Amino acid sequence: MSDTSMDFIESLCGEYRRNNHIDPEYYERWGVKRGLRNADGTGVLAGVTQIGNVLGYYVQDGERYPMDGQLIYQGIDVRELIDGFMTEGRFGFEETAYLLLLGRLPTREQLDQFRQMISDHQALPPMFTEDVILRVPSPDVMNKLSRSILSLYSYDPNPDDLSLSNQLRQSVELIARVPVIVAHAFAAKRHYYNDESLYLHRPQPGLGLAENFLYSVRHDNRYTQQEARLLDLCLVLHAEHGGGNNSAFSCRVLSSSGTDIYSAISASVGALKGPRHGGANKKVMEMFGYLKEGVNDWKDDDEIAAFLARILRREAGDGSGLIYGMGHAIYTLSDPRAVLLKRFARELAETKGMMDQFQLLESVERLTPQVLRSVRGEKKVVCANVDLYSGLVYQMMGIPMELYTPLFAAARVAGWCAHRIEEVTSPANRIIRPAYKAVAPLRPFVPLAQRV
Ligand SMILES: CC(=O)SCCNC(=O)CCNC(=O)[C@H](O)C(C)(C)COP(=O)(O)OP(=O)(O)OC[C@H]1O[C@@H](n2cnc3c(N)ncnc32)[C@H](O)[C@@H]1OP(=O)(O)O
Ligand SMILES: O=C([O-])CC(=O)C(=O)O
Repeated sequence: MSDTSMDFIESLCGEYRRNNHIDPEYYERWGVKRGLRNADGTGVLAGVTQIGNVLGYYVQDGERYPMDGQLIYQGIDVRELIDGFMTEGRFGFEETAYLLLLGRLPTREQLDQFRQMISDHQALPPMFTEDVILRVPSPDVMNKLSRSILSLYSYDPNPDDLSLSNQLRQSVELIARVPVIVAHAFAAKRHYYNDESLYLHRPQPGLGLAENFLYSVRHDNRYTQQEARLLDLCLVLHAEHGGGNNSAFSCRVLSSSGTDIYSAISASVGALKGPRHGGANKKVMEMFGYLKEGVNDWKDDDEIAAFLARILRREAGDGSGLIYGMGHAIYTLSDPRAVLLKRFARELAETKGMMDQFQLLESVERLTPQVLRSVRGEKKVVCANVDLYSGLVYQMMGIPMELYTPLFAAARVAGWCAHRIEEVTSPANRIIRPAYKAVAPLRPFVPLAQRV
């Protein structure tokens, strides 16, 4: 845009601010449930689901009490699910996707068939990479992913059919293809924005989703079984989080209008990209970079706490005032995913000689609640969320930062598809349409010649 146009835009900002201020007092006056939260911080009840359940507190005599977090997929505690497939020496992501979509653990035969079906559908449609990914590359893999999912509509012979079988077919294709789109979008980003060589690997038949992902993003296709199993666990941990999280709810909002699956899932990707949602995993590592530079003695709690206080005062970090990876809408004492990821991070750090980094991040977890209390007067119990340790785990596995949030999407697409199908097939389905209190006073139209 030209300088003149930008000057005009700057002047329009003043115009906008003069005409569009909404008094924060209105929210109280009209009883607005900001962020769709009730006065006690619980979420406004917006639906019924059997796909996922997130427990972070209990209510007794109308009071909310903190508790250790629990994450349930279709009635099964995610920790039990993980223990189950690990004890039996299997990869777990495909099994988890089956559970989320179909509502029951698969039999051996069903699992074999489901895995085969995912493997058979990983290849992208002919010329898709050339026409959709390489022709208009993006510096941001999440942005490219969202646009690519929307483009899949054009390659689907039956995109608008809302029948169950068609949507299951579309869901399986999406779960299979998202990791491949991510790998190719990342290759394009490296090539066009970082001046690196372009390599595009085709998914290999017979490999599971986690293995294929590592195979595709590494230029030499090499990975260890230990890495693939750890990535598979991370995918399972990120696959679902109830109907109310921002990206699943976006999916449900769009789906309630009767729109196609590609529109709904691409919107979810857009929501997940946000730094207050899944985008926080990348932001944590950026913040960690500032912290490592800004703190001289990584063992000095006072120095670390002072730096965290500067982040909250917007004097350090990205200026948002947020300590990424900390806090959650539901969890209070602990996020079960963060507990597991922390364990993986510690184990990897020990083997890679990176305990100093692990301990610095652990100090962020330990010190943030007291810093939030002293700087903001925040009384809510705050714990580490899933995004605090995932980036460090990925970094120690040699996975580049640009892929952290896309990996989250590659896992969560299973949960989104399950919510999409539940929303569309539910007999109680109704278009989601909350209210906004309009506060602009009515005024007459002024003819152009009379305006000042
Ligand atoms: C996959 C996921 O989406 S997990 C979440 C990933 N996001 C992050 O890590 C970003 C940092 N954390 C946050 O922004 C928040 O804790 C969220 C978005 C996760 C939850 O938000 P909410 O449910 O609104 O949090 P909550 O009700 O506990 O917030 C209370 C207050 O504490 C503040 N707060 C909560 N966590 C943080 C934090 N990590 N850093 C700074 N302030 C925080 C909130 O901004 C809010 O302040 P306000 O009352 O002045 O608006
Ligand atoms: O539940 C939420 O609000 C956010 C979250 O942790 C997730 O979606 O994984």
